Amino acid sequence: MKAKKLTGERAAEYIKDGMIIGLGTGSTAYYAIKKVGEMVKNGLKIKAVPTSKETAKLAAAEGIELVELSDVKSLDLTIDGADEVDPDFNLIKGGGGALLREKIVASATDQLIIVVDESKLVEHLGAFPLPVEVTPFSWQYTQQMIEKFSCSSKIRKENGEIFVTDNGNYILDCDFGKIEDPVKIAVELNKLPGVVENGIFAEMAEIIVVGYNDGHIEVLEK
Ligand SMILES: O=C[C@H](O)[C@H](O)[C@H](O)COP(=O)(O)O
Repeated sequence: MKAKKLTGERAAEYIKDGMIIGLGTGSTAYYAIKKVGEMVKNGLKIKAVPTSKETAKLAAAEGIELVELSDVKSLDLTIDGADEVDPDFNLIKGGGGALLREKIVASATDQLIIVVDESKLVEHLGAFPLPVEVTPFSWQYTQQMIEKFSCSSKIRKENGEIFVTDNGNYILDCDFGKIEDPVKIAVELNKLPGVVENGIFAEMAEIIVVGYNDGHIEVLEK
């Protein structure tokens, strides 16, 4: 928890007056949002696009002015968490189910800053099952198509019920084992009918802020 707090707070230092920022989702982005809230209370003037309903609620409670993505031309920077980060800055995201909005916001942002604790750094993506957002209409059919890529998958559940994303879709958590070519898998998955988006964020992150349990922080830049 200490590492998550440190990294979230460190990333918030990139935010300057007048910026339009994206706010990520999850337990690490949480600390960045709390810090931004504190900065806003101290006079920082920014506008923010949230990546989930949960983040919108938290940011609003912190007094951060929220805007719709459609109201802005682009975003200056976005701070978000990740489930895995490889040495090329490829990511797996979506452990919290927010991958679709997160990927849209990440693609609209000039600079994507990822905040993680050291446990998220991996040599190869894939130990964390890849979240794939799919339409409820065809989820079993889409699951069969995805499993042709030699993976096993599970429909995500919460409290015994199928988990529903902010966009009204379902998530298939797909175990590919070691993902050798993240860019290829990401492109191929999105070609399948019924796949809305997948959790591989390839070639998007520019800065990774890593928090270590001993209290130090490392900033990795592309
Ligand atoms: O859907 C959720 C997001 O992609 C999160 O940023 C990701 O799961 C990391 O979350 P946490 O910081 O809670 O580990």
